[in-house]
Order: sequence, then structure tokens, then C-alpha cells
Amino acid sequence: MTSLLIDGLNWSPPQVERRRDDADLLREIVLHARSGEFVGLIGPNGSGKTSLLRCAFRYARPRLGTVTLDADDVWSHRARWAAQRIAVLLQDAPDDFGLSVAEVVAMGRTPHKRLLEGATPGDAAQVDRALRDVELEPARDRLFASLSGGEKQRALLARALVQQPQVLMLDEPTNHLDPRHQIEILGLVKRQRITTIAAIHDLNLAAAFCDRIYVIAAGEIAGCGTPDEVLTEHMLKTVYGVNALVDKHPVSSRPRITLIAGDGATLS
Ligand SMILES: Nc1ncnc2c1ncn2[C@@H]1O[C@H](COP(=O)(O)OP(=O)(O)OP(=O)(O)O)[C@@H](O)[C@H]1O
Repeated sequence: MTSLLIDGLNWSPPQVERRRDDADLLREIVLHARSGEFVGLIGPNGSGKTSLLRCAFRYARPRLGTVTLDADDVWSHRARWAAQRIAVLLQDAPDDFGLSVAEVVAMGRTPHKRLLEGATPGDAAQVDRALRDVELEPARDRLFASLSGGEKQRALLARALVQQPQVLMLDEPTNHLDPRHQIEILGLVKRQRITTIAAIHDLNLAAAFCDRIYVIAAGEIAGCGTPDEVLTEHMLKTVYGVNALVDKHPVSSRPRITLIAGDGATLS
């Protein structure tokens, strides 16, 4: 089991011209995902969630600070080293594969293969299991590009799972998913007991599934803790600028957030 530590991270987009005293887009980020923990990353649009995940999965190089897996700096290793340890599910599924669903899922094994090494029976068994787990077994021979948005999301999660990662990073994993699949997919991820960081917009899903939550606002960490500690009416007002009622979910006892519109109407 692997823990992930982001420590003192600052980052700005490399292609943007910076003056000496310009503030970085991400500033002084400290985030610790303990071994096996499901950590949520929440915050308003444009607050920096995707940028932080990109730094964490060794795609964007921080200007300052470190990202370490069990004290091993990800930038002291090649990209392949990171791909053998970190799997990523991004917001928008690439659409241009001319591959079948099963072939896309099997791509998750690539970081563990030597050059020109073919698929083994073990690889095929993992692909079969992952397709069953995300309920896409009947679609295995269809073109990936022909799947619906939610089906693509599930296929890409299957690809991430066959990668057998030590750390899983998810950017809006429930995007496109209907309510049943939102719950089942997050439940499936949680049951893997892989160290997970997930950017999640739906605060009630974050409340239900996260062990701990980090709040990011305007490029800085604005709070962290258990869902009970973080998901408060005060945080929703100060960070998101919304009025909300936070009480206990009658079944899970976790926080339940009801948004209140300006005219007093409640929005779940
Ligand atoms: N390569 C880039 N060049 C310029 N600006 C960028 C770049 N990457 C991110 N940004 C800006 O940084 C800010 C944070 O973006 P990011 O995508 O990390 O936010 P987010 O919290 O994931 O947002 P959302 O909830 O809308 O997905 C945004 O204002 C975005 O426009």
C-alpha cells in the first residue's frame, strides 16, 4: 500500500508569460493521501483541481515543491515508473480510438509490459474481470467510440483498474453517469482499497464516499478534514458563495447538503 504526499507545491502553466512577482496558479499546496485512503478534492470551477491532479500524476512539473509516493519523488523517475504506479481517469474520454472496448481496457496493462511483449492469459483474465466489474461485458467487442458518455467513463475506469495501480487519480469520475452508476462506480473504486484522490463536484457523493476531503479555492488549500469537518454551511458560503442547509443523512449519518436558491427554494 502506498501513500502520496504533495508538499509545498507551486505551479503555473508553462506557456503563460510570467512576471517575476506574478502569483502562481497553485500555491503552497500540501495534500497527504494515506495508504488506502479515499481522498476527495472539492472546490469551485477554475479553483485548480485538475491542475493539481496533473501535477500529482506527473504530467505537469511543479515549479516548487514535491510529489512523492512513499517518499519516492515522482520526478526522479521516468514516466513509465509513474505509469506502473498511478492510474488516471480524466474528465473527458478520448474519442478517436479505432479500438474495441476490450482493446481499450487491455491498454491498461501496457506500462507493465516489455517492448513487443504480447498479452498473457493473466492479462486477459484481468480485462474480463474489470469489464464485469463495470458491467460492460456485453459491450466488449463494440467500438469504444460507439459507447455512450457514461459507458466510456466505465470502460476507462476498467482500463485504470487493470493497470493495477498503487494510486488512483480521478477527475470528476461520475461525470456522465446516471445515479445508479455514480454510486456503483464510486463503491467499486472504494472497495479496491487503493489510495485514491478524486476531484468531485457533487458534494453529497463526496460526503458519502470520501474518508477525508481537501477544499481548494483560488489555487490554495482552504481546508481539509473528514466530511463532517469540511462540509459545513460556513464553508459552502465562503468557498462556493451559496446558502445551504447541512444536516445528517438519515441512512449514512454523513453530512447531507441541501442547496438553497435565492428565492428560498431548495435544490438537492
Ligand atoms: N495550461 C493552462 N494555461 C492557462 N491557464 C490554465 C492552464 N491550465 C489551467 N489554467 C487555468 O487555471 C485555473 C484552474 O484550472 P483547473 O482546470 O485546474 O480548475 P478546476 O478546479 O479543475 O475547474 P473545473 O471545476 O471547472 O473543472 C483556471 O482558471 C484555468 O483556466
